[in-house]
Amino acid sequence: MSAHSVPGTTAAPSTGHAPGDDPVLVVEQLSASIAGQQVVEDVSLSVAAHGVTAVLGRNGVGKTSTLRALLGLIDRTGRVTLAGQRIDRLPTHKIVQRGVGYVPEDREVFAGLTVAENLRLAERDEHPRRELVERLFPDLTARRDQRAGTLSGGQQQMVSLARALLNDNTVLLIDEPTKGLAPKVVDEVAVALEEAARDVPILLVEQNLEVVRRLARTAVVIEGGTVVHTGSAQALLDDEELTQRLLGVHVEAAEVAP
Ligand SMILES: Nc1ncnc2c1ncn2[C@@H]1O[C@H](COP(=O)(O)OP(=O)(O)OP(=O)(O)O)[C@@H](O)[C@H]1O
Repeated sequence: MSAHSVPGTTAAPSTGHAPGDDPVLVVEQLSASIAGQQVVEDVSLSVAAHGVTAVLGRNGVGKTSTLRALLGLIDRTGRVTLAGQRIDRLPTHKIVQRGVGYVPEDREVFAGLTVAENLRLAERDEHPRRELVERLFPDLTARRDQRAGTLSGGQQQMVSLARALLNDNTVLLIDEPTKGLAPKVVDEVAVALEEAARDVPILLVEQNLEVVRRLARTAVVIEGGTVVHTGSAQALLDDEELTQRLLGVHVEAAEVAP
Protein backbone atom coordinates (compact mmCIF):
# COMPACT_ATOMS: atom_id res chain seq x y z
CA MET A 1 0.00 0.00 0.00
CA SER A 2 1.47 3.36 -0.93
CA ALA A 3 1.71 6.43 1.24
CA HIS A 4 -1.44 8.57 1.33
CA SER A 5 -3.64 5.70 0.22
CA VAL A 6 -6.58 4.93 2.46
CA PRO A 7 -8.14 1.52 1.93
CA GLY A 8 -11.82 0.96 2.49
CA THR A 9 -12.79 4.60 2.55
CA THR A 10 -15.20 4.38 -0.31
CA ALA A 11 -18.74 5.57 0.38
CA ALA A 12 -20.06 3.98 3.54
CA PRO A 13 -22.76 1.35 3.20
CA SER A 14 -26.13 3.03 3.40
CA THR A 15 -28.00 0.40 5.34
CA GLY A 16 -27.68 -1.30 8.70
CA HIS A 17 -24.61 -3.00 10.03
CA ALA A 18 -21.39 -3.42 8.11
CA PRO A 19 -21.62 -6.75 6.33
CA GLY A 20 -18.71 -9.15 6.09
CA ASP A 21 -15.34 -7.48 6.19
CA ASP A 22 -16.51 -3.94 5.48
CA PRO A 23 -14.87 -1.51 7.87
CA VAL A 24 -16.82 -0.94 11.05
CA LEU A 25 -15.81 2.71 11.31
CA VAL A 26 -15.17 4.97 8.33
CA VAL A 27 -13.71 8.43 8.87
CA GLU A 28 -13.67 10.90 6.00
CA GLN A 29 -12.06 14.32 6.00
CA LEU A 30 -12.20 14.73 9.75
CA SER A 31 -10.87 18.09 10.92
CA ALA A 32 -10.80 19.49 14.42
CA SER A 33 -9.56 22.51 16.32
CA ILE A 34 -8.67 23.28 19.89
CA ALA A 35 -8.82 26.93 20.96
CA GLY A 36 -8.82 28.03 17.34
CA GLN A 37 -5.79 25.93 16.40
CA GLN A 38 -6.33 23.15 13.88
CA VAL A 39 -5.03 19.90 15.38
CA VAL A 40 -6.70 17.39 13.02
CA GLU A 41 -6.75 18.10 9.29
CA ASP A 42 -8.67 16.11 6.70
CA VAL A 43 -8.06 12.75 8.37
CA SER A 44 -9.51 9.82 6.47
CA LEU A 45 -9.12 6.30 7.79
CA SER A 46 -11.10 3.17 8.30
CA VAL A 47 -11.20 0.61 11.09
CA ALA A 48 -11.45 -3.02 10.01
CA ALA A 49 -14.38 -5.05 11.31
CA HIS A 50 -11.93 -7.43 12.98
CA GLY A 51 -8.69 -7.02 14.86
CA VAL A 52 -6.59 -3.98 15.62
CA THR A 53 -5.99 -0.91 13.47
CA ALA A 54 -3.08 1.12 14.86
CA VAL A 55 -2.68 4.89 14.78
CA LEU A 56 0.99 5.81 14.89
CA GLY A 57 3.01 8.99 14.80
CA ARG A 58 5.49 11.09 16.70
CA ASN A 59 4.52 13.02 19.81
CA GLY A 60 2.05 15.85 19.35
CA VAL A 61 1.00 15.00 15.77
CA GLY A 62 -2.71 14.71 16.60
CA LYS A 63 -3.36 11.05 17.47
CA THR A 64 -5.25 11.73 20.70
CA SER A 65 -7.06 14.65 19.09
CA THR A 66 -8.23 12.36 16.29
CA LEU A 67 -9.82 9.99 18.81
CA ARG A 68 -11.33 12.89 20.73
CA ALA A 69 -12.73 14.37 17.51
CA LEU A 70 -14.29 11.01 16.60
CA LEU A 71 -16.04 11.05 19.96
CA GLY A 72 -17.19 14.65 19.60
CA LEU A 73 -15.09 15.71 22.58
CA ILE A 74 -13.61 18.56 20.53
CA ASP A 75 -15.16 20.65 17.74
CA ARG A 76 -14.95 18.74 14.48
CA THR A 77 -16.14 18.61 10.90
CA GLY A 78 -16.17 15.69 8.50
CA ARG A 79 -17.99 12.43 8.07
CA VAL A 80 -17.84 9.51 10.51
CA THR A 81 -19.82 6.35 9.80
CA LEU A 82 -20.22 3.58 12.37
CA ALA A 83 -21.55 0.30 10.93
CA GLY A 84 -23.24 2.23 8.15
CA GLN A 85 -24.72 4.97 10.35
CA ARG A 86 -23.51 8.58 10.46
CA ILE A 87 -22.38 9.57 13.96
CA ASP A 88 -20.49 12.79 13.24
CA ARG A 89 -23.31 15.08 14.28
CA LEU A 90 -24.18 13.26 17.47
CA PRO A 91 -23.17 14.44 20.93
CA THR A 92 -20.59 12.31 22.73
CA HIS A 93 -23.03 10.46 24.98
CA LYS A 94 -25.06 9.33 21.95
CA ILE A 95 -21.87 8.19 20.18
CA VAL A 96 -21.00 6.13 23.24
CA GLN A 97 -24.52 4.72 23.37
CA ARG A 98 -24.16 3.65 19.74
CA GLY A 99 -21.26 1.45 20.81
CA VAL A 100 -18.06 3.46 20.60
CA GLY A 101 -16.04 2.55 23.70
CA TYR A 102 -13.22 4.85 24.77
CA VAL A 103 -10.18 4.12 26.90
CA PRO A 104 -8.48 7.50 27.35
CA GLU A 105 -4.74 8.03 27.59
CA ASP A 106 -4.83 9.15 31.22
CA ARG A 107 -7.06 6.21 32.28
CA GLU A 108 -9.47 8.43 34.22
CA VAL A 109 -10.36 6.03 36.99
CA PHE A 110 -12.38 7.37 39.91
CA ALA A 111 -9.57 7.44 42.46
CA GLY A 112 -11.79 7.57 45.53
CA LEU A 113 -13.99 4.66 44.45
CA THR A 114 -13.16 0.99 44.73
CA VAL A 115 -12.36 -1.19 41.74
CA ALA A 116 -15.81 -2.78 41.97
CA GLU A 117 -17.50 0.65 42.09
CA ASN A 118 -15.50 1.86 39.10
CA LEU A 119 -16.64 -1.16 37.11
CA ARG A 120 -20.25 -0.96 38.22
CA LEU A 121 -20.47 2.71 37.18
CA ALA A 122 -19.35 1.76 33.68
CA GLU A 123 -22.02 -0.90 33.16
CA ARG A 124 -24.36 0.27 30.42
CA ASP A 125 -25.79 -2.98 29.11
CA GLU A 126 -28.49 -5.05 30.73
CA HIS A 127 -26.11 -8.01 30.78
CA PRO A 128 -22.61 -6.60 31.31
CA ARG A 129 -19.84 -9.00 30.41
CA ARG A 130 -18.50 -9.49 33.92
CA GLU A 131 -17.20 -12.99 33.20
CA LEU A 132 -15.03 -11.75 30.34
CA VAL A 133 -13.60 -9.01 32.55
CA GLU A 134 -12.96 -11.44 35.42
CA ARG A 135 -11.23 -13.85 33.04
CA LEU A 136 -9.06 -11.14 31.47
CA PHE A 137 -8.22 -9.32 34.68
CA PRO A 138 -8.18 -11.76 37.63
CA ASP A 139 -6.09 -9.27 39.59
CA LEU A 140 -8.98 -6.81 39.56
CA THR A 141 -11.31 -9.37 41.06
CA ALA A 142 -8.82 -9.91 43.86
CA ARG A 143 -8.63 -6.15 44.36
CA ARG A 144 -12.33 -5.38 44.00
CA ASP A 145 -12.51 -3.54 47.35
CA GLN A 146 -9.30 -1.53 46.86
CA ARG A 147 -9.62 2.17 46.04
CA ALA A 148 -8.65 2.72 42.42
CA GLY A 149 -6.42 5.66 43.33
CA THR A 150 -4.14 3.31 45.26
CA LEU A 151 -3.63 0.94 42.31
CA SER A 152 -0.45 0.90 40.25
CA GLY A 153 -0.48 2.48 36.78
CA GLY A 154 -0.82 -0.94 35.17
CA GLN A 155 -3.69 -1.92 37.44
CA GLN A 156 -5.45 1.39 36.72
CA GLN A 157 -5.02 0.67 33.02
CA MET A 158 -6.69 -2.71 33.56
CA VAL A 159 -9.64 -0.95 35.27
CA SER A 160 -9.91 1.46 32.36
CA LEU A 161 -9.85 -1.36 29.79
CA ALA A 162 -12.23 -3.48 31.85
CA ARG A 163 -14.77 -0.64 31.97
CA ALA A 164 -14.85 -0.48 28.18
CA LEU A 165 -15.01 -4.27 27.79
CA LEU A 166 -17.96 -4.67 30.14
CA ASN A 167 -20.27 -3.32 27.45
CA ASP A 168 -21.04 -4.78 24.06
CA ASN A 169 -19.33 -2.12 21.95
CA THR A 170 -19.14 -1.94 18.17
CA VAL A 171 -15.63 -0.51 18.23
CA LEU A 172 -13.13 0.50 20.90
CA LEU A 173 -10.90 3.57 20.72
CA ILE A 174 -7.89 2.94 22.97
CA ASP A 175 -5.28 5.62 23.56
CA GLU A 176 -1.73 4.60 24.50
CA PRO A 177 -2.65 1.82 26.93
CA THR A 178 0.97 0.81 27.58
CA LYS A 179 2.32 4.30 28.20
CA GLY A 180 4.57 4.50 31.23
CA LEU A 181 4.17 0.83 32.17
CA ALA A 182 6.92 -1.63 33.10
CA PRO A 183 7.76 -4.21 30.40
CA LYS A 184 6.05 -7.06 32.25
CA VAL A 185 2.87 -4.99 32.62
CA VAL A 186 3.07 -3.92 28.96
CA ASP A 187 3.01 -7.62 28.17
CA GLU A 188 -0.06 -8.20 30.35
CA VAL A 189 -1.89 -5.30 28.73
CA ALA A 190 -0.96 -6.61 25.27
CA VAL A 191 -2.35 -10.04 26.14
CA ALA A 192 -5.59 -8.45 27.33
CA LEU A 193 -5.85 -6.34 24.16
CA GLU A 194 -5.16 -9.38 21.98
CA GLU A 195 -7.97 -11.24 23.69
CA ALA A 196 -10.31 -8.23 23.57
CA ALA A 197 -9.65 -7.79 19.85
CA ARG A 198 -11.10 -11.25 19.18
CA ASP A 199 -14.36 -9.82 20.39
CA VAL A 200 -14.45 -6.21 19.22
CA PRO A 201 -12.50 -4.22 16.61
CA ILE A 202 -10.04 -1.76 18.08
CA LEU A 203 -8.58 1.55 16.91
CA LEU A 204 -5.39 1.71 18.94
CA VAL A 205 -3.07 4.66 19.43
CA GLU A 206 0.21 3.08 20.46
CA GLN A 207 3.84 4.15 20.58
CA ASN A 208 5.28 0.78 21.58
CA LEU A 209 6.11 -0.77 18.23
CA GLU A 210 6.54 -4.25 19.68
CA VAL A 211 2.93 -4.07 20.82
CA VAL A 212 1.89 -2.75 17.40
CA ARG A 213 3.74 -5.57 15.68
CA ARG A 214 2.06 -8.10 17.88
CA LEU A 215 -1.49 -6.77 17.61
CA ALA A 216 -2.13 -4.62 14.57
CA ARG A 217 -3.01 -5.60 11.06
CA THR A 218 -3.19 -2.09 9.62
CA ALA A 219 -1.22 1.00 10.57
CA VAL A 220 -2.29 4.58 9.96
CA VAL A 221 0.49 7.13 10.42
CA ILE A 222 -0.35 10.72 11.33
CA GLU A 223 1.93 13.71 10.92
CA GLY A 224 0.97 17.34 11.41
CA GLY A 225 -2.64 16.40 12.10
CA THR A 226 -3.11 14.48 8.86
CA VAL A 227 -2.71 10.92 7.58
CA VAL A 228 0.56 10.44 5.69
CA HIS A 229 0.57 6.66 5.35
CA THR A 230 -1.85 3.75 5.55
CA GLY A 231 -0.94 0.13 5.03
CA SER A 232 0.03 -3.17 6.57
CA ALA A 233 1.49 -2.69 10.06
CA GLN A 234 3.87 -5.59 9.49
CA ALA A 235 5.13 -4.15 6.21
CA LEU A 236 5.69 -0.75 7.80
CA LEU A 237 7.63 -2.17 10.74
CA ASP A 238 9.68 -4.40 8.44
CA ASP A 239 10.69 -1.36 6.38
CA GLU A 240 13.50 0.29 8.28
CA GLU A 241 13.72 3.34 6.03
CA LEU A 242 9.95 4.00 6.12
CA THR A 243 9.73 3.51 9.87
CA GLN A 244 12.65 5.85 10.38
CA ARG A 245 11.16 8.47 8.09
CA LEU A 246 7.59 8.32 9.40
CA LEU A 247 8.14 7.57 13.06
CA GLY A 248 11.71 8.66 13.68
CA VAL A 249 12.85 5.31 15.05
CA HIS A 250 14.88 2.32 14.02
CA VAL A 251 12.68 -0.72 13.62
CA GLU A 252 14.35 -2.58 16.50
CA ALA A 253 13.53 0.26 18.91
CA ALA A 254 10.64 -0.44 21.23
CA GLU A 255 9.36 3.10 21.44
CA VAL A 256 8.84 6.05 19.13
CA ALA A 257 11.22 8.90 19.91
CA PRO A 258 9.76 12.32 20.64
N1 LIG B 1 -6.09 21.16 25.37
C1 LIG B 1 -5.25 21.60 24.44
N2 LIG B 1 -5.03 22.92 24.28
C2 LIG B 1 -4.19 23.39 23.33
N3 LIG B 1 -3.54 22.60 22.46
C3 LIG B 1 -3.72 21.28 22.57
C4 LIG B 1 -4.57 20.71 23.55
N4 LIG B 1 -4.56 19.36 23.41
C5 LIG B 1 -3.71 19.11 22.39
N5 LIG B 1 -3.21 20.26 21.87
C6 LIG B 1 -2.25 20.37 20.76
O1 LIG B 1 -2.76 19.61 19.69
C7 LIG B 1 -1.71 18.96 19.01
C8 LIG B 1 -2.00 17.48 18.92
O2 LIG B 1 -2.00 16.93 20.23
P1 LIG B 1 -2.38 15.42 20.50
O3 LIG B 1 -2.42 15.22 21.97
O4 LIG B 1 -3.57 15.06 19.71
O5 LIG B 1 -1.10 14.67 19.87
P2 LIG B 1 -0.63 13.17 20.04
O6 LIG B 1 -0.17 12.74 18.71
O7 LIG B 1 -1.68 12.35 20.68
O8 LIG B 1 0.60 13.35 21.03
P3 LIG B 1 1.25 12.35 22.10
O9 LIG B 1 1.82 11.21 21.33
O10 LIG B 1 2.32 13.18 22.73
O11 LIG B 1 0.17 11.94 23.07
C9 LIG B 1 -0.43 19.28 19.77
O12 LIG B 1 0.23 20.32 19.10
C10 LIG B 1 -0.92 19.74 21.11
O13 LIG B 1 -0.04 20.65 21.68
